[in-house]
Amino acid sequence: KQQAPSKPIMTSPKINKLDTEEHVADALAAYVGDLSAKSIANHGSFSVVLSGGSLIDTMRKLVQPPYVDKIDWKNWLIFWLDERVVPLNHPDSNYKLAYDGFLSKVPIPNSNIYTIKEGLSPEETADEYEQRLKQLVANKTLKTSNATGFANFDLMLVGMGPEGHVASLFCWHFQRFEKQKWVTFITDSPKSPPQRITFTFPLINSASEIAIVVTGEDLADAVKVALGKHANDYYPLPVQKVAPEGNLTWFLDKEATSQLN
Ligand SMILES: O=C(O)[C@H](O)[C@@H](O)[C@H](O)[C@H](O)COP(=O)(O)O
Repeated sequence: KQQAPSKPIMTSPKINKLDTEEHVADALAAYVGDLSAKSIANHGSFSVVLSGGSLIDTMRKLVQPPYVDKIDWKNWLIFWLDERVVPLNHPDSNYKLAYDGFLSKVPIPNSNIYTIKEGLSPEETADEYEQRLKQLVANKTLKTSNATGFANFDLMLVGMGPEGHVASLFCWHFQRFEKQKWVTFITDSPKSPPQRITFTFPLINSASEIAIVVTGEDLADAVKVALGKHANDYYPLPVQKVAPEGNLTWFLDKEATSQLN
């Protein structure tokens, strides 16, 4: 008798409900520090994908003792889940936000920081970033997902907007349905500024670890839709499409879970 093909094993997300934003920052630093040590022991590097927004501030404990002194920063590789198509020194740049709050405070080599190329159109910026990721996979700087053939990042740190967007993948925008491209672009982002590039869901979901970091009351409605008892997949919020082949961990504070029963 023929056997049914085995289904991929989807591990259910780990949901950390913490009291305050300060507790989220502590738990996030412990989680990232632990993953950094494991990844570097396992394959010599730690590829980390950053979001913009409040995430960088919530990462603040990593640049303080004990983490700042313990982490093997020289083996970190930094990428962006989404980036605004503006010069790197522009106030809207996610690179500038990360540099000011995080990267300028730790000794990650400049050559390990993969910023967008300046001066291109949004489409060209996305294509150029995708090509660079493919080269890094080809020269084995980045791993490949055996399941999908997309790059397999060690960790993606994901923030969420009040209507459930992640990266620059928004509810009523087609980019969220992209299947082939690794990186795509948007020129009418509902969150300012309008021109951005963004990782696509197939690339996001090829990661080993994803942390969704959500704090504050304005995100409580989206958390209720994503994690509450009425959550369904009929027209899922972008955040509900985050389903990595590796592990998914939510970090939430009390305000963000205030609408959950
Ligand atoms: O470039 C961006 O705007 C971000 O990458 C975006 O996806 C962000 O992570 C969310 O909008 C959450 O932002 P907050 O954490 O500030 O709510």
